[in-house]
Amino acid sequence: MSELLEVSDLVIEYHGASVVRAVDKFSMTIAPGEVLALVGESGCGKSSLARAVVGMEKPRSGSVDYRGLSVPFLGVRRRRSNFTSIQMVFQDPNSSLNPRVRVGQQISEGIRAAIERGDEGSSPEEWLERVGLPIGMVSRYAHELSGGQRQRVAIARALAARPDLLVADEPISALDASSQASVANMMRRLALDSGAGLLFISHDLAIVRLIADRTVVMYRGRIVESGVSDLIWNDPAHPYTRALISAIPEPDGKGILPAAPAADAPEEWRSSLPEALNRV
Ligand SMILES: Nc1ncnc2c1ncn2[C@@H]1O[C@H](COP(=O)(O)OP(=O)(O)OP(=O)(O)O)[C@@H](O)[C@H]1O
Repeated sequence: MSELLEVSDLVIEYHGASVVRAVDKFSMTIAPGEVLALVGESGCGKSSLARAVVGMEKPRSGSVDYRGLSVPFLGVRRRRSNFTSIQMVFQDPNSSLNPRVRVGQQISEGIRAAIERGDEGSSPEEWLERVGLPIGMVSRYAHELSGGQRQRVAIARALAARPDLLVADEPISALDASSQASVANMMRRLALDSGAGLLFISHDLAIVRLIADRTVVMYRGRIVESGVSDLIWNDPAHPYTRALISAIPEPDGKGILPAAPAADAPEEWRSSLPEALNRV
């Protein structure tokens, strides 16, 4: 199968008082119809990589190819209108929704982008139904919705554009725990219904395991482990992956408490992981 997305030896640096290398010689591929998860703790470089994939971040070196062509650096504004076959869902839905435009119109923007690329078109109401929202929400504004409803609208808007590749950066972190798995599943189903590839970024291996075909584990800008999601979950090869898994909160009857990090994890992972993983 030819690749939809190919990231090769990607390096992203931020130059301020000091140089931060956020992504360090990172390579991965996504095929059409594949769900790839990228997991890792806060600050490991996931968002920097996602932004580079959609043309919002300029690589220092390496390449990001989409359907065999280099993804141009478009910055934040131009990306939205020029490159609609790759869509992005952000952790904070407010960064992709316009507070002054009704929900229906915002989803229509996505539908228009799809029509411009030859799609036969759909209605905002259909998309609201697909993401589990009442169709009456077409006439609402974003501030009249809950955070979870806003994120569903952002997902509807992105999917209405019928992307070939959907990049979702922590799309379920802002949702309440009870709806995280169902929204993640919905994203998988809707992306695959359209034949799209999905890059699903999360720090939650338990949910990733449910929806991703393959999982890439990232630590300090690099890949420490990658493979079939179930294998990574059941038989993690790298101590960092084991630390991530053992730090997943477990119900203990009294509430949700973090489990102890893996015994063989280096001290820096053991101290930083529970805090990072409990950000939700
Ligand atoms: N604009 C920027 N300028 C300077 N440093 C940055 C910038 N954006 C990110 N960084 C740094 O790059 C590193 C990777 O950040 P990035 O946001 O990609 O990580 P992340 O894994 O997505 O984290 P989170 O899960 O908290 O969003 C961090 O050390 C961060 O502080």
